Amino acid sequence: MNAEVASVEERKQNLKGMGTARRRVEDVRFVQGKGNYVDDIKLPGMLFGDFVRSPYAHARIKSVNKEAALAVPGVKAVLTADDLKPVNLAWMPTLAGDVQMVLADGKVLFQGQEVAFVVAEDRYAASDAAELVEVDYEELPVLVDPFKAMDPGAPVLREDLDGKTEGAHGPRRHHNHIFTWEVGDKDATDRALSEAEVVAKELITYQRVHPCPLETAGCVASMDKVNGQLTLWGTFQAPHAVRTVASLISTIPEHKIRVISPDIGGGFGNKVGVYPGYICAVVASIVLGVPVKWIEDRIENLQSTAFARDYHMTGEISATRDGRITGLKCHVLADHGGFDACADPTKFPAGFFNICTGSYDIPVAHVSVDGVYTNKAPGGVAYRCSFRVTEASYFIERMIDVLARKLEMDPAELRMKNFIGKEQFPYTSALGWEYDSGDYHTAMEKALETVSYKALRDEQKANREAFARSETRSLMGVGIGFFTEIVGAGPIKNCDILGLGMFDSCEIRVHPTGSAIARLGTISQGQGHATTFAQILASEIGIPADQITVEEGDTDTAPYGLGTYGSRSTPVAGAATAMAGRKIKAKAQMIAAYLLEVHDDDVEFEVDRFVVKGAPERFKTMAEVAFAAYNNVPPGMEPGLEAVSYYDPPNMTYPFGAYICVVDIDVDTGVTDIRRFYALDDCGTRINPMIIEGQVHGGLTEALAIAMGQEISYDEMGNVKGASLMDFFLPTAVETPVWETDFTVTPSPHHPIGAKGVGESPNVGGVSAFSNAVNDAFAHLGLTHTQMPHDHWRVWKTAERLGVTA
Ligand code: PCD
Ligand SMILES: [Cu+]
Repeated sequence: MNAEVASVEERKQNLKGMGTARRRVEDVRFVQGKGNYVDDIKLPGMLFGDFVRSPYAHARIKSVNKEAALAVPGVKAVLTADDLKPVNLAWMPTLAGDVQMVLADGKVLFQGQEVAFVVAEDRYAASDAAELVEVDYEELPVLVDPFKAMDPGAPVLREDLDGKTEGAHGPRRHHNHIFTWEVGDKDATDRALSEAEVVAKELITYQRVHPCPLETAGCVASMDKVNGQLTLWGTFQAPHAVRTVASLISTIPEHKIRVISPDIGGGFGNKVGVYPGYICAVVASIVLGVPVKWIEDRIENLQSTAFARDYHMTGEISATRDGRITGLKCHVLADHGGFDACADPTKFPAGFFNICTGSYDIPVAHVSVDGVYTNKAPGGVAYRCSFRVTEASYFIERMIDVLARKLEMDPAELRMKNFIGKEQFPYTSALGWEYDSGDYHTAMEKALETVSYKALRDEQKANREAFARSETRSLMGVGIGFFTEIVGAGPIKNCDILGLGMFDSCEIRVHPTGSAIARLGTISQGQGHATTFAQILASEIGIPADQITVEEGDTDTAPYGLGTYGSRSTPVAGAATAMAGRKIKAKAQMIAAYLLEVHDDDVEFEVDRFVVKGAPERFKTMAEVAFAAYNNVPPGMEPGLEAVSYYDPPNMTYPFGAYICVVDIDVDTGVTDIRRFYALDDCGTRINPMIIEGQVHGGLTEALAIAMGQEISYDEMGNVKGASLMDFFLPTAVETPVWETDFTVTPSPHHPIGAKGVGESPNVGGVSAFSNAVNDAFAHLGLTHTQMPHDHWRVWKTAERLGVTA
């Protein structure tokens, strides 16, 4: 392109800015096998660690004998809780204000819990030796059912909390009680329910699942004793927070710790938490003076790192006869496992579950959540949805369908009738959130029209009649999931983790030849930040995206940020990127005006240059300005072209969407065929439509997995049933239907570029659409609710219970 003569349109295209389906720059590296994951890091003299894990869900540890393990050739050390006590690291703080054993201290609380850490010259020696560590366990009564956790005679799990009646989130009223969290107006809600014409009630369980990223969790710790410098590479979704926490608990000064997240093979929330493996690798490196690597295997990942969900939600929703919702009540029993290791903003022990009024204008609501301990793995972090938003969305979208059934009303009609109107935004919900923007009716109408909803219902009616006449053994279901998400934590005034305010950051340096580097406090795990953040900047400062490097994940170079989860990168770091870009542009404008010998206000920005107003032939391109920044700036101005922005968002963003799923169920086998899945997303301004589509495909596939098959279940002894990919359902191309995607654009009014997050949305909206479709297939037989996952067996059991199997 000849920049001198190119048209505005050509120059715009050349930038590959916002709105362009720019190809992912990361993929050149990935498709050639040149990614750099933590397990690719190999350092001279590096040792390998492996865990001895508890086979029991609840047991006292009477003794640990390391002798045989230490005799294995190549074994350098075996660490137990007693070795960690002198350095005060036998227990670690969790992100939820609880404490967690790093290595079993006197007892174990879940199957797979870390008991000892064996360090050896290679992985094989370490795992051989791990098998030779002799642990003498005394089994204790196991608590698996959260509904029995607060029984008077329930086993005491956390002896360390003995007599503690105050927890991190208020009073505890039982030895297995963690917290009670309440929001909303209880009296007004009870009144609405008791005075209502119609009330629907249901227990809705969102089963325990696991994000199961392709790459498991791991790290390499390297303590340089001469310089007192600790370097930690790892699968961290929040590297700066890891550095701060590492400094606080190790007492190594923070400037002597460097945390690096290299390429990450999928995070999905699994890599937000802090795991015993990280601490053990650090301690081992300090003790042994050489680098130590720890990488978990698949079974360890599924068994012991952060699970998601495990919410048991009892709901009551009230309405008038003609379908106006008058109130909503929800009680949640939250199973947190042996330690409370959720990662929620400090003031929100149940995350943003109070988004559970969804997309509806519900006048009064009340939510209470009880967190309890059980003999299961800790976590509750996330899985393509942090902060309990997908639980909330699943809850309300199921409740709406349950109510529709009771009212004998079409579920689409009931939704349309109760949506928050476009003119009501910004809208304050009964449970306290201020929704920034939305246009639900338009999105829903577009969705219903695209799938020919009316025709689908007619077809379903005919199918049911044919089924009744025994002409078919298949039942058709149509499921709607209309969701409102809340993403982009944020505001520091509401959200902090361990006291760290949830802002995010971007620092930009423009080089003399007009290319640039941008560094952010977030970290991509596959989302494509290197592609998309460069696009934001290209549009803001007029430098082609191809000439902008985006770097994340190294705490020595990146500005402090809170990391990537909860779809916060676009709402928070994306905003910081635009704001830092605007600082660059403001300085560049002064330089351009100076070069053009006109007043600052007499030039205007046009795609990639500053043009003198009224004299389009007189301009300076951004590249020219960049060069001048290093040799010819206005008198008194500092040279250089750099800027940094720390962005504290004024509010969260509220993406939404309308999803519709059509299924055909063979009642004699339970086999459920996904005939069609349509997903309309509104994430405000779209940065890269192709990346958004990829995000939606990925998220829908995970939603399919959760709704139709995934579960981390336990038997009554607390054994994890099926913690391998033999049993844990990961959909392949075979099970995955064709995804139809669509969009509307309702920008966020407070975000500098109007963008909202999208990464989590397809999970939030998808799960309920699948589940509603399965429930809908049996609705005419009187079914109101059947629990997920809707695997073939469970679906068949439902059909059998309803008396329609052969
Ligand atoms: N409007 C808009 C929005 C967005 N975008 C794009 O898209 C993506 C995404 O974004 P977001 O939404 O903001 O988000 P982030 O923050 O970045 O990320 C996060 C998310 O992301 C998702 N996705 C994904 N992908 C991949 N590949 N991998 C992974 O791992 C993952 N993960 C998941 C999850 S789970 Mo959590 O953690 O649960 O909380 S949360 C999450 C990026 O690239 C961006 O740029 C665009 O374009 N536009
Ligand atoms: Cu979420």
